[in-house]
Amino acid sequence: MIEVAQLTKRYGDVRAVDSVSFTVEPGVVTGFLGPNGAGKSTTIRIMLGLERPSGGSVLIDGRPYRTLREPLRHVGALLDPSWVNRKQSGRAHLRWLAASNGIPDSRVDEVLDLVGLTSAASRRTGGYSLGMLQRLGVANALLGDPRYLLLDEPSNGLDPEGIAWIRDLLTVLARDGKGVLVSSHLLSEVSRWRTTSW
Ligand SMILES: Nc1ncnc2c1ncn2[C@@H]1O[C@H](COP(=O)(O)OP(=O)(O)OP(=O)(O)O)[C@@H](O)[C@H]1O
Repeated sequence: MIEVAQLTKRYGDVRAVDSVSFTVEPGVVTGFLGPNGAGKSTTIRIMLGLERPSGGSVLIDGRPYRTLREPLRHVGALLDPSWVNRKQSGRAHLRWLAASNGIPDSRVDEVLDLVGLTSAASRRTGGYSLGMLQRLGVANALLGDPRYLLLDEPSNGLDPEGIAWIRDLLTVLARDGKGVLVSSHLLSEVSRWRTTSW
């Protein structure tokens, strides 16, 4: 289980996250609902050890993210897709990530297939639509076959077919025992899941 307890983050006078507590449990999709600027992305970045909280704690199966060995095998994340190198192909990007995390190369084609990007895998990501970048981000999150998935606004840029696809995928992942956190500013996106909001 991931346990977020009394998490707070201040940037100067701005309270980006204010004493937030929730859990992410294996086998369950948890919807993380809040309006733009409510602090969802900041919370997820803190859960991944990318930022330090001003207060509170995050434990992943009892341990802070920074102490996990092979973290991609524990937690996979979809964040803002702008960090992808636009000169690389989708496959090259995933192969680089796999190689640098001790994940077998064969897993790359598996996850490309899972997200429906096989036919576009050799193209530079600079030519990808926002929806394709989201799919690549989901492939990225799934690469280490992690126990937990933290997906920040995964429906952004997806067309209705893509939105239905991500819902089905999350259902299957939870059925397989994964704990999934999915953030959105839209109630309609998370109302089907167990929901935490503020
Ligand atoms: N590095 C930063 N420095 C200063 N303020 C920040 C920083 N990161 C986030 N904030 C502020 O913290 C608040 C929460 O931002 P955050 O991006 O976490 O919200 P969000 O719920 O993910 O919003 P959105 O749905 O628009 O992505 C906002 O007021 C934002 O301006």
